[in-house]
Amino acid sequence: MKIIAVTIKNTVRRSDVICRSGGEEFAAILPATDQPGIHRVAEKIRAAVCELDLTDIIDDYPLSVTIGVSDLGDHDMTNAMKRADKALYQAKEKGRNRVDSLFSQNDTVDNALLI
Ligand SMILES: Nc1nc2c(ncn2[C@@H]2O[C@H](COP(=O)(O)OP(=O)(O)OP(=O)(O)O)[C@@H](O)[C@H]2O)c(=O)[nH]1
Repeated sequence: MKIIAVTIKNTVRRSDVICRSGGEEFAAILPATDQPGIHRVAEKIRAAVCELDLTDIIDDYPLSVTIGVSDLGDHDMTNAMKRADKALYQAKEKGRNRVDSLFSQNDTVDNALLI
C-alpha cells in the first residue's frame, strides 16, 4: 500500500490532502478544484497506479483502481464521505478500474473528495 500512497502523492498537487481511509482505501481532499478538474485528477491517479510495474512485489496483479468522487459543496464532510462511498460502490458494481461520481445539489462545486 505504501507504493500506492507514494504514487498518488506524487501525482497530485502539493495542496491536495491524501490519507488512508480504510484497509485498501485512500481518501483525497482537493481544494479549489471544479467538477472537470476532479475527473481529471481521478483519471490521473487511476492511470498512474495502473502504470506501476509491481509484478515482482504482489501476486494480485495487474492492479486496478476504483474511485468514488464527491464534493464538499454543502460543507458537510460526513455527507461528502457518504456520497463518495456510494459513488465508489457504484463504480465497483459497474466493473472496477473506473471512476464514478455523486455530487451534491450545489452547482458551484469547488472542493472535491475522492475515495
Ligand atoms: N486539485 C488538483 N486539481 C488538478 C490536478 N491536476 C489537474 N487538476 C485539475 O484539472 C484541471 C486541468 O488539468 P490539467 O490541465 O491537466 O492541469 P495541470 O496543469 O496538469 O495541473 P495543475 O498544474 O495542478 O493545474 C486543472 O485546472 C485542475 O482543476 C491536481 O493534481 N490536483
